[in-house]
Amino acid sequence: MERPILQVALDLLELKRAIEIAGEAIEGGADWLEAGTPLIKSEGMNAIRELKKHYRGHKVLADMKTIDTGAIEVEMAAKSGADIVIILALSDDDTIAEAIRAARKYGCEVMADLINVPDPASRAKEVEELGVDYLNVHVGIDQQMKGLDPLEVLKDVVDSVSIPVAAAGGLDAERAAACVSMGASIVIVGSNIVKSRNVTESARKVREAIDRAAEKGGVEVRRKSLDEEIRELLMRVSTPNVSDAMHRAKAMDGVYPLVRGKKIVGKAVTVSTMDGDWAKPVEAINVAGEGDVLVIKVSGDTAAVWGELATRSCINRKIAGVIIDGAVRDVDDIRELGFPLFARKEVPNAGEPKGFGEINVKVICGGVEVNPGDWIIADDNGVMVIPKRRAYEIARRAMEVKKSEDRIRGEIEEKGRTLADVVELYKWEKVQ
Ligand SMILES: O=C(CO)[C@H](O)[C@H](O)COP(=O)(O)O
Repeated sequence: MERPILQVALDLLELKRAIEIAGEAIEGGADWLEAGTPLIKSEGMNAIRELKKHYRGHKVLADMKTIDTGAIEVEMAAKSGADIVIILALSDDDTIAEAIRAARKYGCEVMADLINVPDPASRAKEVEELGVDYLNVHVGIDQQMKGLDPLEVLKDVVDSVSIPVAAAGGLDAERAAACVSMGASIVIVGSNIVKSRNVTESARKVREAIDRAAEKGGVEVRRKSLDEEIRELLMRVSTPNVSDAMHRAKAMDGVYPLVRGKKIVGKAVTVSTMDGDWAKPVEAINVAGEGDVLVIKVSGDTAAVWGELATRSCINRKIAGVIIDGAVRDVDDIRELGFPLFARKEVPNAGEPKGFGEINVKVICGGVEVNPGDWIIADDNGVMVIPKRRAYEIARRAMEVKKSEDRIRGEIEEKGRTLADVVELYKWEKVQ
C-alpha cells in the first residue's frame, strides 16, 4: 500500500494560530494543510496565501465547501495559492463541472466532499465521471456529535471509484488507521490534532498509526456501546465543559458536594419523596444498578432522608453517587467513606420511613428537570443534567470544548500569553 497522506484541517478562527499550529503538525508528520472553512470565513483568502507562503513544500487545500458558483470560488482559491479546492458533492452537476473547468485553467485540483449526500457511493461515481480528482467521505462536526461515522460508508465508496478517497470526521489515530485499512489514501484530521495541547505529538501518533496500517494492510476497530462511549467521554470532561457544550446551561441550584473532590457520572434513577420520608430513597438503592446515580427530590429539608447506612448500601451496589434536593445526615461518616454525595442541607435528625412518593418519575431537582435515564455529571462545580436523547451529542461536544481549552491552556502556560490574546477577544466583541 502507498504511504497514506495525512491532511491536517486547520479549523481555527485566528490565522496567527493556524500558521503556528500548521508548523507544529508538519513537525509531527503532516503532509497536506487544509485551510478549514471556519478559518476561510474568518480570514478570507489571506488564510490560503499565508499558509502557502509559510509552507511551500506542502499542498494547501482550501475547504471552500462550495455549493454554487463553482468557477468563481475555485478561481479565487487557486489564485491565492490553493493546490486543491474542496467543493460539495451535493452541488448541482453544473457547479461541479464549472469548478473543474476553473481548476484546470488555474492549475489546481478539486476534491468533492460527500458530506450529507444521501447515497455516497453512487454520487461518488457520478462526480468521478464529472472529473473531480479526489473524494472525501466526510461526517461533519455536528453529525459526529450524533454518532455518525465515516467508516460506515468508506468501504462502499472506495470500492465504487478509482480516484483517491479521503476520509474525515472526528478521526483519531486508531480510526485514521482503520480508514487506511479500508482503502482511504488520505486521512483528514482536525480537532484531534489542532486542538491538542501537543500538536506535534498528536500528529506523530496519527502518522505512525496510518503508516503501520498501510504496512500491515488491516486493523480491527471495535465500536463500543453508546452507553460505554457516553460514560467514557463524560469521565474525561468537567461540568463546566458540559455547561459550555449546552450553551452555558445551568447546574442544579443549591445542591452542593458534601464530599469534595469526587466526580459522579451515570444514568439517573429518580425519586420523589416527602420531607424526612426516607422509604423511597432507600428502596431506590435496590432499583438502581451499577454505575447509576440516585437523584432524589424531597418536598422540604427539615429532616434527613439519607445517612450513613444508606450510603454503605449504595457502595455495596456500586452506585456511582447520590444527588439530593433535600437534607442528609451522618455527613462525617459519609466523608470518611469517600462516597460522592450532593445535597441541599445537613441536619442531625432523620424523618420516618412512611413510603410516600415514587421511584423513576420526572422530578425537578435543584430547579432542573430530571427524567429516569438522563445522564448526570457532578463535580466540585455542581450538578449538570443531560437529557438522555442528547447524551451522546453533548458528551462529544463537551469533549470538543475540553480539547479547545487544553490547547488554549497550553498557549497561556507555555507561551506566556493571556486568554484575551489567544482568542483575540477584542476582535470578536459584538459590533454595536
Ligand atoms: O470540514 C470539517 C468540518 O466540516 C473538518 O475540517 C473535518 O471534519 C475534519 O475535522 P475533525 O477531525 O475535527 O472532524
